[in-house]
Amino acid sequence: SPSSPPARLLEKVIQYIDLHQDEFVQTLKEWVAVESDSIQPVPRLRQELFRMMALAADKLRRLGASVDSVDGGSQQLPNGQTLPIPPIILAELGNDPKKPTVCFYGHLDVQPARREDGWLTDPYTLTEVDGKLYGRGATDNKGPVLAWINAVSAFRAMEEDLPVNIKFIIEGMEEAGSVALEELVRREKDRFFSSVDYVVISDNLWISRRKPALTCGTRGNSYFTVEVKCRDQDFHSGTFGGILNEPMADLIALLGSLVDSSGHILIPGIYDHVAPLTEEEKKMYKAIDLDPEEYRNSSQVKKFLFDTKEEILMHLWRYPSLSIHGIEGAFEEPGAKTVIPGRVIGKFSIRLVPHMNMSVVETQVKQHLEYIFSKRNSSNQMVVSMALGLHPWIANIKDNQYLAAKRAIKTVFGTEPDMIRDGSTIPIANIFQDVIQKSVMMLPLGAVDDGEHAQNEKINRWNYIEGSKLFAAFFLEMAKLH
Ligand SMILES: Cn1cncc1C[C@H](NC(=O)CCN)C(=O)O
Ligand SMILES: [Zn+2]
Ligand SMILES: [Zn+2]
Repeated sequence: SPSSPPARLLEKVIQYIDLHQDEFVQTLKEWVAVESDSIQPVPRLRQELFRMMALAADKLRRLGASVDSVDGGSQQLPNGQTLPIPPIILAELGNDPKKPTVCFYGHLDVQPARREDGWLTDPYTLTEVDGKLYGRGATDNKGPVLAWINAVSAFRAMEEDLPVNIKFIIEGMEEAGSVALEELVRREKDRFFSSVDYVVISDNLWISRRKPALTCGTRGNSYFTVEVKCRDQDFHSGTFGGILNEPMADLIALLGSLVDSSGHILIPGIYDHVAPLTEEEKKMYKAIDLDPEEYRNSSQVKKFLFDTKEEILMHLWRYPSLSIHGIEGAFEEPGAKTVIPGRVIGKFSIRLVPHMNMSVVETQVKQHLEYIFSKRNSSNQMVVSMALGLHPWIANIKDNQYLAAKRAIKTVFGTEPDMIRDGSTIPIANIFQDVIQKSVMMLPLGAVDDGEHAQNEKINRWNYIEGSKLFAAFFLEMAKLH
């Protein structure tokens, strides 16, 4: 009932969050000011990452949590250099055996950003314009991590008992492939994670600008390299052009054989195991709040491959897609150099969906490329490898935490969430699900136009503050269900 103790408590918490929202924005500003870029492997930025993790550890300690900053070891770079990996934070607040334990995963490293890339404001100075908080990491993922902390801090500040036991696992290498994280999770399976009942990740976006969402699945990814080599050195096209099988010509033919202009993947058998579409699923796409024209316009794209909402969502979420990413060794600088690259590496990946089989996909890709290559009768060497194999993730939406999150969304936003999937991959979700065998939920806070990884990344003040309330409401709903 609306006047039950948890409801009154939630009202107080919500009021507290509203009253302190400028402080919460100020903390986000301090965190965004740290250039915690994990992608560019340079010592100065690694220092920034260490500073970021120390700042977070300090914040959690002041919240009353016990904090363990686990040494991440070091990262071996392809050039032989080594760089230190920032510590992974394991923290906990409360261990009442009568309460459920909810563990929040987040990351505090960010994608690179430079003002010259086309930012309208300094990427590392959180700047508010019309209720939008612009800054690198604002939505991916510093804002959501702080929203969880804000929710906890509201209970603490009012000296209210926390409804759930809280744990944190916060890393600083997500954008670089979560180096060292899987090993830590395996190592801590029977220690830190033994008391964890639920894992919450808030590292993706809604499909709408205003309507909240719950994420029930993500695609996986199989990432391939195809190397074509004549010799290790480049050639001059004046002295060798005309008498060689050129590696670039082979590679372009290979890459050109992968997908047609309607987006259909041409690798034989690749669609064989894709889950058949059900009527129930079709209904799910209909219910989602997405205006395809608005989405297309705001993406500044003239035409998508598909026009209807349902087709767009299905091709982002439940069908595989193949993307060509780049060519190492290709001559890509401006100017008219007359080079024949001697060795080139093409890179492409296939987003995987249920129930595709990783090793079957690997074999199909290799056989297809070998067939195309053999037809060319080229004297070059071709080597295909699968560099990454990340499985799709499917939530168990019957879990209590999905019910609690739905109720919390209804309370804070006054609406049912869009039940969405995500076209990209959060590899750690499967590791939590498979290795520690705990229920995983993705509860995003950011709006569809937040621009993760892009110029002018932002989080709306509204999303950040209502998101903090949502997490607080979620704690109370979890406690009620326990
Ligand atoms: C590194 N990598 C290679 N294959 C897949 C990935 C993960 C990457 N993850 C994200 O972008 C998180 C989005 N919130 C992606 O899906 O591309
Ligand atoms: Zn992220
Ligand atoms: Zn990211």
